[in-house]
Amino acid sequence: MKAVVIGSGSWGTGLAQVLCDNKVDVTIYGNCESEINDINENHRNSKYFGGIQIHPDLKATTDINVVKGSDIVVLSVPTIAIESVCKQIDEILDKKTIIVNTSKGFHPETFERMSCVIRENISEEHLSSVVSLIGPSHAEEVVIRMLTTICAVSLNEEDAKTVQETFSNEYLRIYTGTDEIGSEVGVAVKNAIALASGILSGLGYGDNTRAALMTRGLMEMTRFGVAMGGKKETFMGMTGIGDLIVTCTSQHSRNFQAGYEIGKAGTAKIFWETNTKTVEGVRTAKAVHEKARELGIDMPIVNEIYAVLFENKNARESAKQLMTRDLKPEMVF
Ligand SMILES: NC(=O)C1=CN([C@@H]2O[C@H](COP(=O)(O)OP(=O)(O)OC[C@H]3O[C@@H](n4cnc5c(N)ncnc54)[C@H](OP(=O)(O)O)[C@@H]3O)[C@@H](O)[C@H]2O)C=CC1
Ligand SMILES: O=C(CO)COP(=O)(O)O
Repeated sequence: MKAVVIGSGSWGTGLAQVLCDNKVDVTIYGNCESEINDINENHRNSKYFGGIQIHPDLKATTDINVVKGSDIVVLSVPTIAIESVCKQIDEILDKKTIIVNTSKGFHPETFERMSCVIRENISEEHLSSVVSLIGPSHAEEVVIRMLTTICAVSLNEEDAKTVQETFSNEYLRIYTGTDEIGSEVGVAVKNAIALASGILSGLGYGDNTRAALMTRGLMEMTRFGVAMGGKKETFMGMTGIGDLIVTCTSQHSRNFQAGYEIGKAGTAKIFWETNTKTVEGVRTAKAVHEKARELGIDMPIVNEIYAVLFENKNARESAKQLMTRDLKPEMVF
């Protein structure tokens, strides 16, 4: 089994180390020479994990030709880069390959899900199938081998099982699933809700507020995902409530951290001027806001996140708006 992980960032490194621990022949491809040297020579990825030592056998390269002959290619780049990376590797792949998607979000312009973008950009003769390996998993914890569970979701059950068996070990347990729509929508939308969780914390609100946000956020995720064709029960699993919990409550979440800074500042102005991190919830909020409006789906939380991010709305005003809009009976979905 030959595997290549595209992306030498936090998740790419964390997942490549899992494969290395599992004795799979794995190489990381990255476009940043200093990061690649850091992995090969110092057995660290200091930019993302500080002084943490990674597996000494983990190797990395800046040569994209490494994907030739791969059985599995794992895409661990931000959603904005998925289309171009697929086009790039499709030129080099030489057999049917399982493409593992780990990105959470939608295409920046077409708003398509990641599996669809990959299928459109990898030719049939190079694609066995797309498997999304997604769920509640901060790279910072996987890299130090903390117990974690995620899901291998695919329309191709055999490939999902291959991914399950290849990645599972004593600290990473992989489930399989077939609801590609529900799962990919869940892990994308939770990032926008995590931004809101950070905003509310930054504004000084507490545990009651977060519980309210997560509960009502889950309703919005589910309502949106079901309208897109996903199954309601998927949102009760790892790629729904599971990922929502970890991202809304963790100090590691970049979406939460970005939201926190916005809440503290009161608006998103400083965030737009200074952010350099991968904060997928920002583009997702825009995509979901626009799609929900087109389909007539009620998404009050996402709409307020959109207003704070893209219309410079004051964050405290947004929270007030959510609390004082027309009273309703509690709706499950
Ligand atoms: N971090 C985590 O805990 C988890 C992340 N994810 C998801 O994984 C995806 C990747 O995020 P994550 O690893 O966290 O992000 P990071 O910002 O940590 O790393 C992204 C990496 O991708 C590289 N990259 C960007 N564009 C390209 C390209 N065209 N070719 C090659 N490399 C490229 C970046 O390089 P450069 O810096 O040079 O641009 C960087 O090394 C996101 O969608 C995220 O939601 C999912 C689960 C957990
Ligand atoms: O998806 C993640 C955890 O499951 C990572 O979340 P952040 O992108 O907010 O860091």
